[in-house]
Amino acid sequence: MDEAAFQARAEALAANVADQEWVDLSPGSALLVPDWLRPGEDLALMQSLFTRLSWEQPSIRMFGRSHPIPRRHAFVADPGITYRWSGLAQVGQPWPVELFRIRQRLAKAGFCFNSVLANHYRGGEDSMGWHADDERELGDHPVIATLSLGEPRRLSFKRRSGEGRLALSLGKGSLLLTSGAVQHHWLHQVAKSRRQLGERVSLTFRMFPS
Ligand SMILES: O=C(O)CCC(=O)C(=O)O
Ligand SMILES: [Fe+2]
Repeated sequence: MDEAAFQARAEALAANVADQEWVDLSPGSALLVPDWLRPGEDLALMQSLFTRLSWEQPSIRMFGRSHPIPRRHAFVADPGITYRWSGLAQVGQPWPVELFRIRQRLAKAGFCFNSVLANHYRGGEDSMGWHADDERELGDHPVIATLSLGEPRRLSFKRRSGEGRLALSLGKGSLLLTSGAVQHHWLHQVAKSRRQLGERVSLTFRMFPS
């Protein structure tokens, strides 16, 4: 889905929701829908995913040393998809029905995905460092949909070259759609927080083109 197709589909989605915010991440763009899930739907989904998915906290090598990632994660995908990043090779788990329904809901809005990386931040000390989701396996236009459950967390962006920073608060039940150019031109992170924070799960839907 190139930038023009992303824009058209995101505009159509935006026209069907009460509240939405366009985020300028030029040359890419992003749409934030604060209340994409119904009230209470997010907690029910989070609780069921805790038992339905097999969560892990692997170690990755950084600067020559091995560190456990500061969060837990689970990768769900159609058969045959393996996600390789930071030296990990994640084979997809099968789709729990609750997650499959979300995927179908996104597909109905024109956003098709065949996998989702779920991240579990147990509290403020859990985080995700600066990165972009631009692995070659995700194709030329790595559109990502992020659905947030539980505690709101700040997602920060910084431009890869030159000036430009921005942060969004991703609250429970919110949906963030980012176009492919966002991954090519910006980095993002979920920084640690010194505040006492509750649990959050982010569901980052991705498409591995065949
Ligand atoms: O938790 C988030 O909102 C960000 C997750 C993320 O960047 C990722 O899974 O690649
Ligand atoms: Fe990411």
